[in-house]
Amino acid sequence: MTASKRIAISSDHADIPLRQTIANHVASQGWEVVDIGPTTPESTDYPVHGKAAADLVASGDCQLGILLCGTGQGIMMAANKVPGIRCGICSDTFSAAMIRQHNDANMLSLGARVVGKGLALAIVDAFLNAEFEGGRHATRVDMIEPANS
Ligand SMILES: O=C(CO)[C@H](O)[C@H](O)COP(=O)(O)O
Repeated sequence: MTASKRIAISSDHADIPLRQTIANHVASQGWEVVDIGPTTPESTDYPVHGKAAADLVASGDCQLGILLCGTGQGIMMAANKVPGIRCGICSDTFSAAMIRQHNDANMLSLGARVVGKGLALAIVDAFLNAEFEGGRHATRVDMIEPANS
């Protein structure tokens, strides 16, 4: 295990068991998982958890991040407010690979009330196993940052 394989994982209360399943799955693939919770099922606020995980990725402490909330939408919106974060929401494996290959996404968001466990794990695998293609896509990704637009 190397420092280059650290991944932040967070969620709101929508499906903590699914988040823990994903964390275990990712850890079994050699990633050092920084699971920043929450651990109890009380209702909580997705912007807090999205920003906390995004900060770990934006700072370089973690290379990638995975987020979950009920739809995946709100926590993705919160993460994408952090400069340097490119978080995509996926409900299919094709999109999960493409957000890495073309968009150099550094975070994946999942809708815990949208996808089941099997699909969620397949989406995570597609995201983690894909690589950014660079080239014309790098030019476009550079244009996303407000300072470059
Ligand atoms: O999907 C979400 C945000 O995009 C949240 O998980 C959802 O809004 C939480 O709803 P509730 O408080 O009714 O459990």
